[in-house]
Amino acid sequence: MSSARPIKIAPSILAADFADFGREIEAVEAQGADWIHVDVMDGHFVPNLTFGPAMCKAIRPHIKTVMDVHLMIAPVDPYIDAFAEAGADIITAHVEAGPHIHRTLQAIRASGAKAGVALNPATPAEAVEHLLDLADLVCVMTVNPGFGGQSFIDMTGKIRKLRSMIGDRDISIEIDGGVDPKTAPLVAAAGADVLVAGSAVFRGGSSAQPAAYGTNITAIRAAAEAAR
Ligand SMILES: O=C(CO)[C@@H](O)[C@H](O)COP(=O)(O)O
Repeated sequence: MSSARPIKIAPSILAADFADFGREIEAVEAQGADWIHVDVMDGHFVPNLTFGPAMCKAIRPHIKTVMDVHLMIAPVDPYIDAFAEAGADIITAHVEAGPHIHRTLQAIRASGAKAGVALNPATPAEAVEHLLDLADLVCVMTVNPGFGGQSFIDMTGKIRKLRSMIGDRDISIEIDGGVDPKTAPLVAAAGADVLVAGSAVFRGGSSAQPAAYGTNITAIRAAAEAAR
């Protein structure tokens, strides 16, 4: 059975114009984005490099919704306070990023941010079973993290298992990777409520001509809601 939590669309700015983040964020929020997803990559935990806390601090004044920071880095703990001070509302760390994920989630909550825990496609749902009292969000990767524009990997069995494990707890299930109007119904029907989408939101538009962002967000949201 799927969740009744409202569907939220979280555009990943990895697919936005890197020379124009402020206006891109304002445009995509004006077109219906619920959260702004920021992919932090370290060239070690994942084979790509992106943003740090200074970039998060620079874009924070442009975000009126929620800054959802996804840390694809190892180690994580030394950087939590810097991302919280940069204005992250949610900080998500990977369960695979180190041996002390309980400590990491406690440190995220102590920083004042909400705590998320992410699972790579190869990691089973059971890896977060004993973390649920420390988490506000579970992020199910539907690509191997590191790059935008990859093909969706079907994780619907894992999403169903997580939704059942979560039960009545106030925890979002976020899906990240290859989300578009074709894949959104699969994950929404399985129990996801937050859909990260990069390419499928930013394609066809720009901050100067943002109507396509609205069309894209509406198409993903409508497909997800219809599947519940
Ligand atoms: O974290 C990641 C990739 O590691 C994602 O957030 C992608 O940025 C999503 O991009 P699309 O698959 O939607 O293009």
